[in-house]
Parts: sequence; structure tokens; C-alpha cells
Amino acid sequence: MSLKKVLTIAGSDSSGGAGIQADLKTFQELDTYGMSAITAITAQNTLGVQSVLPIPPAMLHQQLESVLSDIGADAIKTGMLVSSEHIMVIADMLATYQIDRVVIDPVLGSTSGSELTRQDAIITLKKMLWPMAKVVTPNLLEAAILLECPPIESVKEMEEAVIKLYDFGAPYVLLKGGHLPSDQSIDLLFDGETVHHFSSPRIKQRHTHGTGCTLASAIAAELAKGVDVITAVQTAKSFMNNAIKEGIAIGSGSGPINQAANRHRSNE
Ligand SMILES: Nc1ncnc2c1ncn2[C@@H]1O[C@H](COP(=O)(O)OP(=O)(O)O)[C@@H](O)[C@H]1O
Ligand SMILES: Cc1ncc(COP(=O)(O)O)c(N)n1
Repeated sequence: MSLKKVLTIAGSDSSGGAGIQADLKTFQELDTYGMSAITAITAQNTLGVQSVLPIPPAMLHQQLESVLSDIGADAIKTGMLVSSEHIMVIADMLATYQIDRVVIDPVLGSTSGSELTRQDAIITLKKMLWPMAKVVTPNLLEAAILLECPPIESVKEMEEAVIKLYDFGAPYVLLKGGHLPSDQSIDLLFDGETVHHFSSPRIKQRHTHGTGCTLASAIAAELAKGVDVITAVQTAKSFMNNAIKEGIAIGSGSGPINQAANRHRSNE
């Protein structure tokens, strides 16, 4: 089988834990060929984001054109998108190159609370990019912002939210429940008919930087291989569990998860 190609469109995380760096590690571990188009450079570490430098939208366009016109992509994952202008460039390129295996992780802020996508970009994300995605993967906080609703605090509220998010126009919405206080970590996937529950025991782990980026990238890598969405989410979740179990204790804050854990752990 030929090596499948996966492109991440996201921000660079100098600490190597999230963003482009997490995405490329995930692609590699899942036996795909990873490529990147960078939307912003962030200076960050295990304590938080210290500074953000957006890449000019024209340069984002050039990166996408260079990669897609020559190499192409079997799937694309997006993360930190910065601004409406950046999102419009991406929507334009997805349409031009007719890429339909697109996973959007609607990164609005970092876990540590820094804004990574500007407020005005949220409307553009919903209107222009969302309908071009195959799967969108908001966390609880992002879902509440996108739906303009109060905090989502139970599995029942998650079920209602994931159905509402479906109306934004992607065929699959995966609402991640990593932030729900519970002894299970529950994600819900809605495909327009059924709410599928993906549940696994919550792992006691302080070092969870990069979980959302890794999950979305793992789904994109599996979709690139031609796997269906439900199977891709199952594989991604199992990959994540292994990576979280071996979270790396570096820095004085929340360290990164370890994608390489999957080399020596069977799928658990
Ligand atoms: N402590 C944990 N144990 C097991 N799975 C977790 C844990 N924390 C997060 N996850 C899983 O990691 C993925 C990312 O979830 P979440 O933390 O909600 O997103 P984000 O990183 O975007 O904030 C989800 O599949 C979630 O269920
Ligand atoms: C460049 C970049 N992209 C995404 C995240 C979100 O990751 P997390 O939710 O683990 O902080 C981040 N911190 N930095």
C-alpha cells in the first residue's frame, strides 16, 4: 500500500507538545507522510503561551499552493487558524483542490487560556470552513462558544450540544468530553442519525498538552488510509489513551503526551 499523505494547517508550538509538532509526530506514528502549512508561530512552553506571531495570509496561501499543487494530500487536519483572512485562504484552497477528507479541530484557545483564534474568525469558521469538513472536533469549551450557550456540564447536555453542532453543516461532529469531571473520558460522535459514545477510563495524568491536536491528527491519518469515520475515531482514541498514559514530565507545568508510546504498547 502506498504511503498516504496528510497535511496539517496549524500553529507552531515551540515546546513541541501541541500544534504542528504534535500533528507531525502523530502522522509519523500512524505510518503516514506528514506535511505542514503554518498559520502562526507561537512561543509557548508547559506553562502557557507567551507570544503569537501570525504568518501573513499570503504566505499561508503559498505554503498550501506549494504542497497541494505538487504533492497533494489524502487528508487534511486544521488546528489554530488565527483570523478570518487565514480561514478564507484555507477554504479557497480546499475548494480548488477538492479535498474532502478534512478534519477541523476548532482550536479557539489553549488549555492555559490564551486566545489562538480571533473572535471575528469564529463566524468565518462556522460559515465557510465547517461545511467543508468531514469531521469537526470541538471540546466542551469550544462547543459552548460556537453554540453561544452556557457551559456544557453533563453527558446529557453533551448529547444535546452535539446534535445542535451538526446543523453547522459537517457530516460528523465529535464532541470531546475530556474536560467533563467524570471517571470516564467520554467523546460523542453524531452522524446525523445516531450519537455514538466513545468512552474510556479517565487516566490520572497531569501531562496532557496536545491531546486535542493529537486526536484530530490521528483521525485525519486514518481517514487518509481510507478508513471510515467511526473506525478512525476508535483508532484515534486508543492511540490517544496510550499517548496520555505515557505523558512526559518535562517543564514545570503541563507536559506533552507521548505519541511514541504507541510503538511499544498494544492498542489498549
Ligand atoms: N485524562 C484523560 N484520560 C483519558 N482521556 C482523556 C483525558 N483527557 C482528555 N482525554 C481525551 O483526549 C481527547 C481530547 O479531549 P479534550 O481534552 O476534551 O480536548 P482538548 O485537548 O481539545 O481540550 C478526547 O478524546 C478526550 O476524551
Ligand atoms: C499552536 C497551538 N495549537 C493548538 C494548541 C492547543 O493545544 P492544548 O489545548 O493542548 O493547549 C496550542 N496550545 N498551541
